Amino acid sequence: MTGPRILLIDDEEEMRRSSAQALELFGLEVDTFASAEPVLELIGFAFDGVVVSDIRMPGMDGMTLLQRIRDVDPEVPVILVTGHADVQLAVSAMRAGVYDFLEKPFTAQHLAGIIRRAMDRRSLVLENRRLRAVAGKRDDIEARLPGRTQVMVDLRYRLRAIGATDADTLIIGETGAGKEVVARALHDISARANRPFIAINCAALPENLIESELFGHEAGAFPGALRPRYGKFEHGRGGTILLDEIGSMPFDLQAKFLRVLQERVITRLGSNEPVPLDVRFVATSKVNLEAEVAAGRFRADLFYRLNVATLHVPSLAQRRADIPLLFLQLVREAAARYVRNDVEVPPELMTEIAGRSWPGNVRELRNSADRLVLGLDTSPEDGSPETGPQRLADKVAAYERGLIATALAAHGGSLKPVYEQLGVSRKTLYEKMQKYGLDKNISATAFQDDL
Ligand SMILES: Nc1ncnc2c1ncn2[C@@H]1O[C@H](COP(=O)(O)OP(=O)(O)OP(=O)(O)O)[C@@H](O)[C@H]1O
Repeated sequence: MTGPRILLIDDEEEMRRSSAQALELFGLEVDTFASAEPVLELIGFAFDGVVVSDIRMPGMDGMTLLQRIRDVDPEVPVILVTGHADVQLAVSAMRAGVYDFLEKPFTAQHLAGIIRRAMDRRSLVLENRRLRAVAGKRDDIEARLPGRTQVMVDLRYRLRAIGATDADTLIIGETGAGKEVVARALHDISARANRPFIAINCAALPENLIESELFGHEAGAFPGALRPRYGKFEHGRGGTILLDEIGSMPFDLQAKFLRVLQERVITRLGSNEPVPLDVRFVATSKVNLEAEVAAGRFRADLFYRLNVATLHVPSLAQRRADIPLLFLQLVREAAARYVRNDVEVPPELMTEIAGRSWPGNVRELRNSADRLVLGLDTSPEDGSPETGPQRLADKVAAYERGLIATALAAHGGSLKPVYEQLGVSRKTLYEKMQKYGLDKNISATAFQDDL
């Protein structure tokens, strides 16, 4: 993050030069601009500074600039300057949330005083946001990512360190290890905590719609685009965007996404006008992206750009000592969810759980905890058929899982025919796959015990 900045905009060169010089005499360093447009690109939720702008300018005027800045972050102080005593304008500016409104002529000392107060105020806002985000979240991280093994201690340490920055982050880990949990924790401890968190599953976006889903479009950008629409990137303004399974992003799109990462602007489909984008990107991958790069499926430049702040989420195999405690916690959570308070974990079961291999990681462990609480066999999904008495809901769930697994296997990894065949929405299918720990590439033999 950069230090405090003063951005001064005036279309008259002489005014810019003399104001900047005068403010420097008061110890204030100023960046000057002849128009408002480039300033917008510098404004973000983490912007640490103040904007001073003339009102009347060709191109974007000061009032529009004020509104555009307030769309990004209403707490960036904007000071407007006018050469014409105009009460109506002053009232509109106050209503629009201007920090202060100055009429020429004024002394540099007067302006410097206002700027200093505005800078103090901005620092306070940023500090408050940071404290609010961190306070109460420290213990929360341990609760969300429990574990006493060194790999988990390291993960929490790095998570907090990266959470205090605004760096784009890559999260690597096996399926079900908790990458999304880590991404949410990162958002919640960051200065962006009270802004949106948008999760996008790159593997789930239909290829023909992916660009308009992410970038949005103008009316008429393609047949059926009747109205302009924000894309998911713009919906995340000020917040965090999680790109789940970045390795599945189509190759062509990777180049466009790299440009977004580097230039922090997006261009909606059907438009030529780039729009500034203030978000933090977090990407996850369960595959080794270096191997994907070597195989020519993932762009090397995008990989290097992403691989700066990296978090490795350990698999359960890398932290076996955490399994018993984690299992007990998941059983407690499941008991609360299913409103059961009579659940016990027999010691023999605990020994068995601790010794078993968990290729599906925490997700699989959590499914076993759920099954225990529901009175079902705790074997992994591909284990022995269920025995003993079952509640109707459990039988229905097992049947539903079987139907989805069959349909998935029949369509070899492509989801559209699956949700169409089952008559559910894409979202519902995803939720159910998640719930039952099913992968779209399930093989026909992996689930035969379920039916
Ligand atoms: N440390 C943890 N404590 C409790 N639950 C966890 C933990 N880590 C993950 N989970 C649970 O395990 C499941 C899988 O987690 P998550 O979706 O974050 O994994 P993932 O690594 O993103 O998986 P995938 O790569 O398959 O999308 C979720 O239900 C999540 O709530």
